[in-house]
Amino acid sequence: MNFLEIKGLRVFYPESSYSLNVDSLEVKEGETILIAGKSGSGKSTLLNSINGVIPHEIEVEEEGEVKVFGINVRNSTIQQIARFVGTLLQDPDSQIFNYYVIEELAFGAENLNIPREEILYRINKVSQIVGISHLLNKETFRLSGGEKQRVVLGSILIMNPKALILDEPTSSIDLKGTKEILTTLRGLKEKMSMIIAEHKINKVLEFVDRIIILDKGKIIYDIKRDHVKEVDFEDLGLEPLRPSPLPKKRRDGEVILEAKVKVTDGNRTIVDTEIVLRKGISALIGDNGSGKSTLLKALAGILPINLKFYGSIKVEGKEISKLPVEKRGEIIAYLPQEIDLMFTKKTVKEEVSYPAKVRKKYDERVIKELLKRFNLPEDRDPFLLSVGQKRRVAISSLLATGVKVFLLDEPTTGQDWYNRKMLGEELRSIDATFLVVTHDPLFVYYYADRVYKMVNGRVIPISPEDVIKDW
Ligand SMILES: Nc1ncnc2c1ncn2[C@@H]1O[C@H](COP(=O)(O)OP(=O)(O)OP(=O)(O)O)[C@@H](O)[C@H]1O
Ligand SMILES: Nc1ncnc2c1ncn2[C@@H]1O[C@H](COP(=O)(O)OP(=O)(O)OP(=O)(O)O)[C@@H](O)[C@H]1O
Repeated sequence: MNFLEIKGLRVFYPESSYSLNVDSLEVKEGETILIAGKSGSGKSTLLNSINGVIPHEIEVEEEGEVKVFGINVRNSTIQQIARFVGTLLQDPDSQIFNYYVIEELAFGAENLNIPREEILYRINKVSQIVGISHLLNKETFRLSGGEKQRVVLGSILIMNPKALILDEPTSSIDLKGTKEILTTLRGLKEKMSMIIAEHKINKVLEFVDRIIILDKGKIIYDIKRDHVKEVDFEDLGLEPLRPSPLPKKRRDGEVILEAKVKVTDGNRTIVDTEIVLRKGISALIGDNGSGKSTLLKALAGILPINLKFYGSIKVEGKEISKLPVEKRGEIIAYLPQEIDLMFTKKTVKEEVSYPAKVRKKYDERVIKELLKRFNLPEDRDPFLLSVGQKRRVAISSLLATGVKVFLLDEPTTGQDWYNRKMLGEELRSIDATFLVVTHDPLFVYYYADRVYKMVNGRVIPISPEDVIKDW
């Protein structure tokens, strides 16, 4: 039996000119497929049409037929489909419902009426597979982004699905974790069918059977892995299979920020480090949970209330750590990982303009330029964009403020290579200081002037060339 059969599928979103058009697509049981395509090309729309989120949860107009293991998706419920097909979404927060990690893992299995002993056995096994055995008794809302993604993958595997749909499964996972998760998926390949949307093409290529490339809602390539050389990925705006050897010249700007930061939750010290930022782009890499986001939040002055800050933060020699948040916001701007939380406006243009207006820095020309550079539809509702587009809205709104220091928490997540290059070029052209948290070695190699690695809450300098070594 085929895992997937699609015939004449058309999906239209209301108030959007976008449509997904798939005349025919079959995936055999046991096959592993990579879906690639630029941001906004329709990867998530296609995956959601397979797991039933479309048409059951997202309002669309739809034609054609999607069958999963012979079952018509339109005539089933999401729960019926989820018994066979587990889905990992891009945003792990939307898939976590329980207070403790162990409850989250047990949750799905309990709904399937699996006996308690079997559940405990599976929790043990799955947590080893996804590397979360040490987190079982932790509160889910205190996990780092990458830890959450692993927990969600664990909560899916525990239900023993016949197929997996993975929408950028490693987008917020550290380099070591990405390797581990991909090795895990490679190991699962023998047991189940898989469809993976991923921007890190060369890492996934090692174990997929087929590659499908989407462009503007249509399948433009559907090829076996052996034929991959026929595709010029970079030409399509996608990550090249090999980085070219010539990155930009690294610049040595003047010192702008000097800080000593210690953050504790009362029991544990999460960050304890000194950091110096020079003008230009500093990248901050490091394992999930090592303290990168916490450092950024401490510098921006927006730590959660249970965390305490000790230390000093000087920008151009002036202490800013005691300034009220609005005053600090005139000097430092912060892009959080959870970008949806920031959106308050009805159109992309209003959203991008808003932080600049608040700071009385609004300049129509700058806004127009940013919208153009980042490929953003100015009249659309920001909530209804693809994940990559949303992130670019948030980045543009921050850049429009023209402050001195920008702290960007994973701005490259969910972006295709074309847009990551755009971001790198844009940041390089701005005369400001950037600290960019990222799990993206290619971005670091091409665009960072300096690289820091967070190791157990302490920042250490490393060379950009080292980051790419085993990419
Ligand atoms: N709920 C929605 N309402 C209206 N338009 C939408 C909605 N969701 C997505 N779109 C639009 O449909 C197109 C395809 O989006 P989709 O999320 O499928 O792209 P994607 O390839 O997964 O992108 P990314 O790599 O950025 O996640 C985009 O133009 C997007 O703006
Ligand atoms: N409010 C909080 N209370 C207690 N512990 C927290 C809190 N926020 C984060 N932590 C813990 O602090 C550590 C550092 O988290 P942080 O989010 O800074 O990591 P990170 O390096 O940004 O990770 P990732 O790459 O996964 O985003 C983690 O172990 C996390 O579980």
